[in-house]
Amino acid sequence: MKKTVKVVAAIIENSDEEILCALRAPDMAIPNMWEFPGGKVEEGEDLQTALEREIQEELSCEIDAQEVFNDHTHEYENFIIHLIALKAKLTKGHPRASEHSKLIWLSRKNLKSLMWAPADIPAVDQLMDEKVTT
Ligand SMILES: Nc1nc2c([nH]c(=O)n2[C@H]2C[C@H](O)[C@@H](COP(=O)(O)OP(=O)(O)OP(=O)(O)O)O2)c(=O)[nH]1
Repeated sequence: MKKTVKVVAAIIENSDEEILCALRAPDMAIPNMWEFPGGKVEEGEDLQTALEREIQEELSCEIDAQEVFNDHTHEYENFIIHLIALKAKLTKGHPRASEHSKLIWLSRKNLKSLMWAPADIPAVDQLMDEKVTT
């Protein structure tokens, strides 16, 4: 039976209404695909605490994790991911990549120009629908 992993991911928006997008490195699982930064929820951890910990570890900055924005389960070839995307606000420092190959800020309308990890597509679609620019 495939293992299910519970993963939290941060949707961080800057003052220009751009969203932080992170490119997974070639040596990571699901390599060379874009994602919302985050990681696995540990046993007994609440979603917000897990996300704040992961962002501190991966991006060396602090966030305030907020409400759940999108909750989606996706089946990969080798495992099942329960991906929970939470809105988050930067509270201290600026994101710096240590594990990712690249970080970029992108406006909602341009999000689809990236090659997203398949599990992230519903969250990307919901973000693009959230604010329709004229
Ligand atoms: N963080 C994150 N992981 C995602 C997203 N979409 C997606 O399919 N994944 C997959 C990639 C990985 O297989 C898994 C999360 O693993 P991870 O490597 O980011 O988490 P972690 O830091 O806790 O992992 P580890 O080093 O402890 O193994 O979920 C996403 O938007 N964010």
